[in-house]
Amino acid sequence: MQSTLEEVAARVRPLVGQGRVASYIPALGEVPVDRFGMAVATVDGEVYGAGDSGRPFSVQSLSKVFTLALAGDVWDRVGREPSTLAFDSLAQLEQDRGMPRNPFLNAGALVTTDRLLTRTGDAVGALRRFLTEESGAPATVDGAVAASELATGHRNAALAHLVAGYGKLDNPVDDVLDHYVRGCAIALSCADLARAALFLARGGEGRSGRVLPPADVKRLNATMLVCGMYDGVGEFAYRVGLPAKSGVGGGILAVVPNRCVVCVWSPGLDACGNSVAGVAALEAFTVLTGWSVF
Ligand SMILES: NC(=O)CC[C@H](N)C(=O)O
Repeated sequence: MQSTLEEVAARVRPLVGQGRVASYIPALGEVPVDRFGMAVATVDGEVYGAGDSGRPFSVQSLSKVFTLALAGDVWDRVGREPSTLAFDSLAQLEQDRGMPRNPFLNAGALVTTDRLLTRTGDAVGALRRFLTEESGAPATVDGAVAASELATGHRNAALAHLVAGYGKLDNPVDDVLDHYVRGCAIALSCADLARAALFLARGGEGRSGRVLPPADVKRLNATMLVCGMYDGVGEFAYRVGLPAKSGVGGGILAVVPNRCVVCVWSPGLDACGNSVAGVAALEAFTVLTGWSVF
């Protein structure tokens, strides 16, 4: 596995630095575009890494996977169909009459964050506790990234108000936004994230016990497969063939059921907000190993 990761890193090196960092969140715009890290956590507990696999980065939308896992039943308020417009599209939400199309769009994650807030009283606290326990590393919120997004996140505020206008939030809009943004601003490394997501490859069994029943893990992985890469999901399924979730910090989490979780990070993004080198690395990984869900 270690030599496979080294080979993947060598193959994608020419792509590292391509794409654009997510400068719409000013603090993320300062991250050097030429970083690349990759880690694999296997179901039997081994962790392999290449490049910057131990360097924390902003998890951003990778948090949406964990929020969904912890929020309980959300399907009365959010769909599970792929989107055709951008992850922060107001038009998509309006077209869907306030029922976000899936839990990985920003609007959908505001709904799942609201549920988690109702369920626990502290959504970001629940996320941090879970991530810390499962990864073994302290999951802390990067205050500068959170403040930067809160100060400039007018689209998310608009989405939250629109969802609330459709009667689909139980908590005050500002509380939901605050928990959502701080959850996105958690910083962890590829190795930490691959460990924390292992329950997705192990039928719901986490490091400190059962996280979800196997049937719910099947559903979560299926939702990632069709919605996790936003409007780039078809191209990603074709090239990689794994359930995955991307974030604008440049991270991608991918699940190989019953084998491993792969986390890759490189901050240069394509037009859909997915890491250019990250997608290429996962493609190379599945080609070299022959692993996919197909
Ligand atoms: N795709 C993403 O990672 C988006 C997350 C980011 N915090 C936002 O709301 O815009």
